[in-house]
Amino acid sequence: MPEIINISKSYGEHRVLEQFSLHIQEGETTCIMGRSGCGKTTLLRILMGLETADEGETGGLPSMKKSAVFQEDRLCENLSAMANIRLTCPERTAEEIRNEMKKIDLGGCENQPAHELSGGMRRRVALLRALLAPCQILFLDEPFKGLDDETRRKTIAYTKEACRGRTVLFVTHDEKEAELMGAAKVVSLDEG
Ligand SMILES: Nc1ncnc2c1ncn2[C@@H]1O[C@H](COP(=O)(O)OP(=O)(O)OP(=O)(O)O)[C@@H](O)[C@H]1O
Repeated sequence: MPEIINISKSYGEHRVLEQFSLHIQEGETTCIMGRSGCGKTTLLRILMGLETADEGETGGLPSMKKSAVFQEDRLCENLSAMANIRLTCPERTAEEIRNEMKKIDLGGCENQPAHELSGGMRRRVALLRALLAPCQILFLDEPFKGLDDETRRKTIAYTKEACRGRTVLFVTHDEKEAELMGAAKVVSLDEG
């Protein structure tokens, strides 16, 4: 059972996380909310093993297979949308991936290089790449950022379904998104 116990992190004199603890429910979506700069991304980076906490424990997490959407899309610019997604799930056929792409209005852009995609398309390619990757825990850092209302609604519905029964940590500023994702638990990082 992944458990975060008394994590603290400072950058110089700036204390970003102070004795933060969280029990992550397996098979459920946990939503982490909080004002800009309160340490949400820092927390995810520690849990992903990309940053070291000054104090505390991340029991169970180091050995779990992880997949993530970062705040940045992190696409390979010269690879097509399809090839970017296949990087994390080479065992899936092109047809399977094409079908998933269509569900979030990415049909028709399979062969376009990432650098030719719009911001919203890039976001959805990055999201799909993370959702289709085999993993034991999924980290979603503001995955719906920059999508228009209708695309966001559709993408949230798709993501919710894709996350069903999986262990997910989802960061957002938006209470409505937390609700639409059906998060089992919503944690405010501001309040500790
Ligand atoms: N590598 C770093 N060096 C110094 N300070 C950092 C570093 N990374 C983050 N910080 C600081 O830590 C604080 C928390 O940043 P973080 O990105 O975790 O916030 P956040 O809650 O994810 O914000 P947002 O919602 O705007 O993405 C900020 O004040 C930021 O400037």
